[in-house]
Amino acid sequence: MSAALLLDALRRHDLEEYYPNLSAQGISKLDNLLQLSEADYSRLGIRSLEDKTRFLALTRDINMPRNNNSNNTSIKPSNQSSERTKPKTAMDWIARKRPLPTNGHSPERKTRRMTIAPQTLIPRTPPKTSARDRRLSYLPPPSVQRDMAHRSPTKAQSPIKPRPIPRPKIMDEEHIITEAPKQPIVEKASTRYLDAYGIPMNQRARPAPTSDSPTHQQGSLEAFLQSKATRPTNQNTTKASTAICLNTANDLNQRIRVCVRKRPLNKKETSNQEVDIAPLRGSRTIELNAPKTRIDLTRYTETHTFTFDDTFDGSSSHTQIYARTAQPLVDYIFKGGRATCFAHGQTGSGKTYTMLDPNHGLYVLAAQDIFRLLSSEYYAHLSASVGFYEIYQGQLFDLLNQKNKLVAREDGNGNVVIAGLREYPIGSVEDLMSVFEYGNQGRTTGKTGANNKSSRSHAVLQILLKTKTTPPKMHGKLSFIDLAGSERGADRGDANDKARQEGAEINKSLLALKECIRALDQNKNHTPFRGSKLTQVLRDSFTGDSRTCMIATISPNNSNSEHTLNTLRYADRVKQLRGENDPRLMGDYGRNVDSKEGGGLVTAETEVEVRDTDSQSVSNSDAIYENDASENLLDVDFPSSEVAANALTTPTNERYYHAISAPELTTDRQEKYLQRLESPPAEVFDQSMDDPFGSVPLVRDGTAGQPIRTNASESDMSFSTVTATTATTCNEARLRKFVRMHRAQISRMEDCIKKEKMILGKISMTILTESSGADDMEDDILDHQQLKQDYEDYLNDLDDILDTQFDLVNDLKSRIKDELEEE
Ligand SMILES: Nc1ncnc2c1ncn2[C@@H]1O[C@H](COP(=O)(O)OP(=O)(O)OP(=O)(O)O)[C@@H](O)[C@H]1O
Repeated sequence: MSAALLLDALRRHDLEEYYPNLSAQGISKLDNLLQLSEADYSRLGIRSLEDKTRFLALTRDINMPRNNNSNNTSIKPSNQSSERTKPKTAMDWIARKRPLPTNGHSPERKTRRMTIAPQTLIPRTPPKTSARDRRLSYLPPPSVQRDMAHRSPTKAQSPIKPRPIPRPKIMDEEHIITEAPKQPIVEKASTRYLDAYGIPMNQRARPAPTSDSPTHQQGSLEAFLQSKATRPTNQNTTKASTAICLNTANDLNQRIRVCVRKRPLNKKETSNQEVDIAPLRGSRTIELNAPKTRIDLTRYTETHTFTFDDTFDGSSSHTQIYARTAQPLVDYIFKGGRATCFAHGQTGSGKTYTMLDPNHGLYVLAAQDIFRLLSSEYYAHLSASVGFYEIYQGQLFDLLNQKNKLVAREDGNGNVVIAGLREYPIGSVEDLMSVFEYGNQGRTTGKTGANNKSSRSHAVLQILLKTKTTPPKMHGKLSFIDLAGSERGADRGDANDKARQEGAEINKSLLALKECIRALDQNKNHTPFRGSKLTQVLRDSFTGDSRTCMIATISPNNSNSEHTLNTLRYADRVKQLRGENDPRLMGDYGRNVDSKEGGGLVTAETEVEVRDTDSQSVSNSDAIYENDASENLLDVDFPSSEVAANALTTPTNERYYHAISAPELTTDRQEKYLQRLESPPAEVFDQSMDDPFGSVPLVRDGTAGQPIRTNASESDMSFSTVTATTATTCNEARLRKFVRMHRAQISRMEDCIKKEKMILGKISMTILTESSGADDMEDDILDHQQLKQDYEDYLNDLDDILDTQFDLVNDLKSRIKDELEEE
């Protein structure tokens, strides 16, 4: 009976979808709801403000004095009304339930809410046990609860004055104050603060919500929170901190989340008296105080500040990190989506520790939640299975089946199928852990300068939810990826050819991954999946209904400062473009699952539709490449390019010092750079600028007059030519579209060359000035130092420009492949 009352009450508040989760947590009575804390809401999967507000309204109703009830004769608790709606059995109930809402507003909701009679007759029994005793059994530690309470405002405005309901403190004001950026900020805080709708603050005037608007409740909550947050609690409270509090309302729902985890200093670093140079500033901002040496050997510190969705330091527990990273993804796959959580960072920074630690890795915590949900009646129709494979040197190996070679294919619906992958059905967390342990033994590792047991492959652990039908149908997929560590030439120590090749492959795939995520985050029309095997197999994790969480792991010690800066910049680039001009923020971005019935997965057709609006892509790309000029990501090795061969062994800045300190190399390198400026390498420029299909000569087939590709070897992301064996039968519209895109590419390439010419002119002027001045010895030394500094700046700028050009070429090549394959 009490369970029925609970269900009835939930239904009246349009919250019946949470019934399974509540019963899975042992909550079967209305009174139990009074004891729910903010953290419990999260555990129960109650994330949207709207639903939290409903829960609060429900608890208020439960608390309402009984005498109110007696005045209300409009409804009885009701055998009639609940009789009418109450299902006879759980299955009956499941069968009748409306499709799971996710983020959006169900149109039914509004209508139903308006016809709901006052819910004042729900019997209320005073709590018999203490709040503490009746908390949910599976709760995050107090620190997480505090953290989550801080991040998730829950108060709602109501004309009815509620009785005080015990609940945790909503905002930790002290915490808010410390979020204020510390002066001086040398670099940028690139991620703009977003409001509760994910829209940049001060960016877009929204019409004031009206009482009948579907967003009314959320809007008024926002206003309420804003007034609360801006109330002068302390004179140091800043606007930025207000923005951060507001932003927390739905930030776990973003399509891409980027978080940073900083590991503690290890024993070796402590004994070498290294210090932590990456302090956190609040819960989202991290500072990097990079030690630098000027040319005159004086030391200084360069401070860089970055803001991400979340930042965690060495004291953060796995559980805390899980709550803000993988947990929302678990909920998401139960709604029929696909999700990916991956760690990226320098070798030895804690990727494996975060993702796949055999005891506390995120996959273990996720599995606990997955099996808890699967044990509820609501999800009784689903089962879980696991697949575990590695991507090593561009090939796939099954870690659960004696490292058999696998092949990635795409089925008719655009889903990636790993042909031959053995999937093990699992029934418990322990099952998963033993399967993982077995597979992990086969993983390719090696020793690097930074890590004795460095992962040399990308490991992908997939947890699949399938229906128990015959044949089973895919319901949701969660992939945990432990990427191989990004590294530079210097990390490889005494690298042999194999290690170099591994490193090149790793860096290549990391670059491709970044490109895909960027494209995904921008809703770009073209996502360069073919950039590497890694992105190919993750293709369906990047399409319409996906959610992705990236955890950038960093080592905080001073000797790793360059690596750390690179990782933070990489992470920043992934997120940076979610800026004010990003058109996706203006619409219903990132809610694709909601818009499809039953959370349907993306189909090949939808992808084609997306691609068809190519003109938008051009303007989005403009935004990317403008920003790329300041990019210094990884020391990416570009195979098959002479320039890249140099880059293979020396990181960006080291390249300069190497050149300076080894006079015999200086001339050589200088010449090479100048040569490249005067006549850019054919494989980079000539092919893409003169002929969109590469340097392969075009011939006519003599019948339709269409160009035919002649044979050439294919290599992903390299600058070799593109394979094509069949005649290209373009229709005119597509051809025009491609030509438009190509023209835009050329214009961006020309911009790059303009920039190159500018910096070349600048350095030439410097040389001229230097040779005409300096009439005494001291001046000579000073000028020489200045020249060195200018030369360094020039090389770094040049490097950045070339990166942009490489990106452009890759993008074009990838589009070409798409075109040819679509033919
Ligand atoms: N947050 C952390 N707290 C405590 N120890 C950590 C943390 N992160 C990493 N470590 C320790 O640092 C060492 C290196 O971590 P790990 O192997 O996870 O690095 P990685 O980034 O996966 O390296 P690679 O890319 O080379 O595989 C391990 O001994 C691990 O236990």
